[in-house]
Amino acid sequence: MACSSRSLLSFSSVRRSQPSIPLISPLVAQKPRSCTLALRSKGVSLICSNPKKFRARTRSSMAEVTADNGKGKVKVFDSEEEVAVGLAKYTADISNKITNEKSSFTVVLSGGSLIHSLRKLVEAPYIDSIEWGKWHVFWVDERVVPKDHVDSNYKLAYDGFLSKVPIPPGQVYAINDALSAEGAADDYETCLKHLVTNGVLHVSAKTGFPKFDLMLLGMGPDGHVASLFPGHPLVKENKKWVTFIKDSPKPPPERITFTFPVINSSAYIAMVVVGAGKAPVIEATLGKSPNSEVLPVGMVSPEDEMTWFFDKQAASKI
Ligand SMILES: O=C1O[C@H](COP(=O)(O)O)[C@@H](O)[C@H](O)[C@H]1O
Repeated sequence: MACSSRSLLSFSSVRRSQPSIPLISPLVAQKPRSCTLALRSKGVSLICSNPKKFRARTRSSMAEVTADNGKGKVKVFDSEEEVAVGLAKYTADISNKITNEKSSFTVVLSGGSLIHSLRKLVEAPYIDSIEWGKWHVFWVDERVVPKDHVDSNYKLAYDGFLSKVPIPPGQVYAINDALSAEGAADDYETCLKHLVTNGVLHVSAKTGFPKFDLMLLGMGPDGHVASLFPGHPLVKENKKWVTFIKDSPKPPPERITFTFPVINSSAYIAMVVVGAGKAPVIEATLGKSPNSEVLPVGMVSPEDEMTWFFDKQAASKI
């Protein structure tokens, strides 16, 4: 296979036996706080049905509110810790839904802070509720550096997530780090095409681009997603599946990235944004008067469902 799915040689040492699926999904088992939220920009505020009573009964439960603002579901949590729990529940729930229907579950990761926010997924009860054997893992973007380099998105994900779960090594698709940026992008696209041919990956009937089941993405403080940066011509790429950049404004400069047609052909996307430093971009994207310049994060629009995960700080201006 053209892409380098051979990279997890040491992975077998951490493989676990296949966990059973619980009768009740973690999402169903968790008692939700009965709240409705409409974003302030829509002129409606947070309403909770007897939140004091609820808090007294479930002291460890999350203070989570969910709304739909026309650009997807917006989940706001009290803290980053609670974002991580919410993200684990969401991911486990979608994994269970898809693996009940299909033999493969195609998941795309970003680098950056997203990986830290995935930490609860490798803990009970979530880790034991997931059919890891059906997971196929990809990267929405990768830095053109060796896989053991501190800047590698693969290394970040391996150390923080992949080394802790029993995904078969041949189903983890890292880039070929022996190639140039151009070569690695072409190689990764060829890899995706092979996976379409052998039925692991499906193509969107609407767009003809690959349709991944789930993308777990983060956003930079400038509004970039993947390695698609504000004002960069790559944002408009509409033919390639995977492309490369040699002048990334954020180091390292050489990277490969999925293009917007691929990102937006996904079934589900979770956009995970935490911290006050990202609040202005969230305001510019989801607030009352969105910026006239649409930032890359504002161009994300999957085929089936978009869900935003914020802590209070990131959502403080909407
Ligand atoms: O360089 C990158 O940055 C973004 C955002 O990272 P964050 O640490 O601000 O969350 C990340 O999504 C992307 O994958 C990565 O290559």
